[in-house]
Amino acid sequence: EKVEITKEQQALVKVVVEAYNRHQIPQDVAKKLLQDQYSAEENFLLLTEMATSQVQVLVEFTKNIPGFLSLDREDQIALLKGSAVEAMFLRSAQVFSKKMPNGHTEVLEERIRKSGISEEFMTPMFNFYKSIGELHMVEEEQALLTTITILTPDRPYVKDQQAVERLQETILDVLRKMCVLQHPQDPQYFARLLGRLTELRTLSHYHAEMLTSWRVNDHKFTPLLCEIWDVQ
Ligand SMILES: CC(C)c1onc(-c2c(Cl)cccc2Cl)c1COc1ccc2cc(-c3cccc(C(=O)O)c3)sc2c1
Repeated sequence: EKVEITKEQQALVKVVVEAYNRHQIPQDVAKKLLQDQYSAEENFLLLTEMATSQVQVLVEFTKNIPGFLSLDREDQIALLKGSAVEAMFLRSAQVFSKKMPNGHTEVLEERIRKSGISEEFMTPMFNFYKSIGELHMVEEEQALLTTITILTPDRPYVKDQQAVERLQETILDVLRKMCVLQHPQDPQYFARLLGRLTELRTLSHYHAEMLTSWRVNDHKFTPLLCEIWDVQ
């Protein structure tokens, strides 16, 4: 049957993509990645600053997701806490895959590889970055996939899961249609996008262990990261 994106779905995508593009890490913060200190401590501090800035960007972005602010306030917090790491894996993956012009890609990889993260997490992490890069997602797909990740109903402590599910379904439906229209030669493309969400869940579990090993080595996080990751 003919797949068609309705007028209201087009409006929804426009709102989400504009918000996604508007809320980015400020360039002066991102540029810090290029400064020349490369000690493990310096890398950890820089990545902490990037993550903190990214969480602030994420909070602002979620306010523009249609329906998000009508959710129960505590559920809004539960969704943010539950999806922050996954949204940041997606964001940092986009930095790798879009081959940032000013050499951020190599520098970011270098800093992540030398920031006290144990070897066992490097392989799944960089496999994920590679698998995202291979999808060559357009910005609408990136924005909608991040939104779908945020609107995951079964995060811990979410009370009204149905309300979140309804919002997520709306986004899933328009992303599915867009994938069919954008990738007619690859009917599996939408399924492959959703497969990345499963990979994100696994990475999120690895990340909890990364946090523990950093803390054991007495690494300090910012108050915002402590709050969103329930540490310290
Ligand atoms: C606290 C810190 C040590 C940490 O703990 N776990 C992780 C993590 C790591 Cl390692 C990997 C994945 C996810 C997480 Cl959460 C991190 C660092 O997380 C981040 C989070 C977002 C971004 C965005 C960037 C970025 C660069 C250039 C340009 C742009 C841009 O948006 O233009 C963004 S770098 C960056 C680093």
